[in-house]
Amino acid sequence: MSTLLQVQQLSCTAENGLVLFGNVEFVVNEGDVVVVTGKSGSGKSTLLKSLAHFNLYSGHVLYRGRAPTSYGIPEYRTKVAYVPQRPSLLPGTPRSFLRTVSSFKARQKHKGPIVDAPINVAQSWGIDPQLWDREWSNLSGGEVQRISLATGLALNDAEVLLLDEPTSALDRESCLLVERFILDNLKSPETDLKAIVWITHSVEQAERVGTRFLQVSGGSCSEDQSLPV
Ligand SMILES: Nc1ncnc2c1ncn2[C@@H]1O[C@H](COP(=O)(O)OP(=O)(O)OP(=O)(O)O)[C@@H](O)[C@H]1O
Repeated sequence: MSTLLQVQQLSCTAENGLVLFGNVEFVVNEGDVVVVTGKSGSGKSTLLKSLAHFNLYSGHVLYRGRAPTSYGIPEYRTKVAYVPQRPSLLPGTPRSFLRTVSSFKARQKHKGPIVDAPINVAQSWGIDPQLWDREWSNLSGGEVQRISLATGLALNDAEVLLLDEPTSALDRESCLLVERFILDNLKSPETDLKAIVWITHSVEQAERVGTRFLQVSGGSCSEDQSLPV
């Protein structure tokens, strides 16, 4: 079982000087679904953004034993991909976003331009293909979530997906459908996906998807053998 991410002495301070978490240490191994829980505002998104190298932090995040900068940050972010909680802040339409992402040089090194894969994945989750031409700001929260997630999954570049409350706006039926798809992708030898770090506020979801459990609380992040109650 190979280690994909090593997090060493990771610390992050908010703009007001509050230490969100300090000296966080954990590893993410192949096959893991690491569920991250904790109260609102405890620093879960900040932790994931640090893993994706979007935040200033101190300490080290190593991917396959090397620092993100050694890959080049765009390349690193195709391999350790963050799917944000609120992508609706993006300008334009999902289709224009897809075109932009598909043209990134870091992607093209690995595979050709994406064609219909994300649109097909999202359609299997009930997203009409016409919605890809609507402005992000005019889509519902659940539509935005499914489109963003379908893009992250169907690009099929990432070995580690960092999912920030990926189903929080979905009804139960859609949520279960999406969860099943993600877990099937993780197990499939035909995808590059090898591990997931997954923030959720749902205890039921954490139980369904998690293989390991991290809790962010009071400035630290600890691993529990089972789901914290
Ligand atoms: N860009 C920023 N500038 C200043 N403060 C920020 C910024 N981003 C986050 N914070 C603050 O850092 C703290 C942690 O935020 P974060 O989004 O990581 O929490 P969270 O645990 O993911 O919360 P939630 O469960 O509500 O999504 C919060 O108090 C938040 O207001």
